[in-house]
Amino acid sequence: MQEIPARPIDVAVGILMRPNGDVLLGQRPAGKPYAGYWEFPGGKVEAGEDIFAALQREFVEELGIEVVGGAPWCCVEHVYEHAHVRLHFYISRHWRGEPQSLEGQAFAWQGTVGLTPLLPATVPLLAWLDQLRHAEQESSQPIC
Ligand SMILES: Nc1nc2c([nH]c(=O)n2[C@H]2C[C@H](O)[C@@H](COP(=O)(O)OP(=O)(O)OP(=O)(O)O)O2)c(=O)[nH]1
Repeated sequence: MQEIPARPIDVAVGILMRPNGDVLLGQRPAGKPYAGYWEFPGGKVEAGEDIFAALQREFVEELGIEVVGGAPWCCVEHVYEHAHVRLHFYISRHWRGEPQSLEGQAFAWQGTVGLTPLLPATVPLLAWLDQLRHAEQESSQPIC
């Protein structure tokens, strides 16, 4: 049996949000654990790398876009059979360029997210995103 390290691996994850509240999801490509599952784009933070810098690097590598700004939103830890991860989710409303499928992955803009299957650690985020959208509609301005 594979041994899972106690110390988590940091992962930078970006939720790109359009003015209408739609968010961008990608489908994990073949060859990765949980291939075919939907996720928010991102990837592992490299040694010595700042989390937001890792997020910017991953978006250039995976989707060819430059994330200009983002706000840290929430942090979730999850132990998979393949890894113990600590996911740092950012919400970004400012980027340059149009997403392209540079790693052959499918991607989709979604309002209320209806894609399945979704990576298990990401599932709770959907309800939190709906709450955020609702609170923003009430106040008529972005909360983060
Ligand atoms: N990007 C992303 N990763 C997530 C999400 N939810 C979730 O549990 N993860 C997990 C899956 C993986 O174990 C880990 C991300 O690692 P990864 O293998 O995709 O990262 P990477 O792109 O740096 O991959 P590689 O270079 O090592 O192939 O985080 C999510 O919403 N987005």
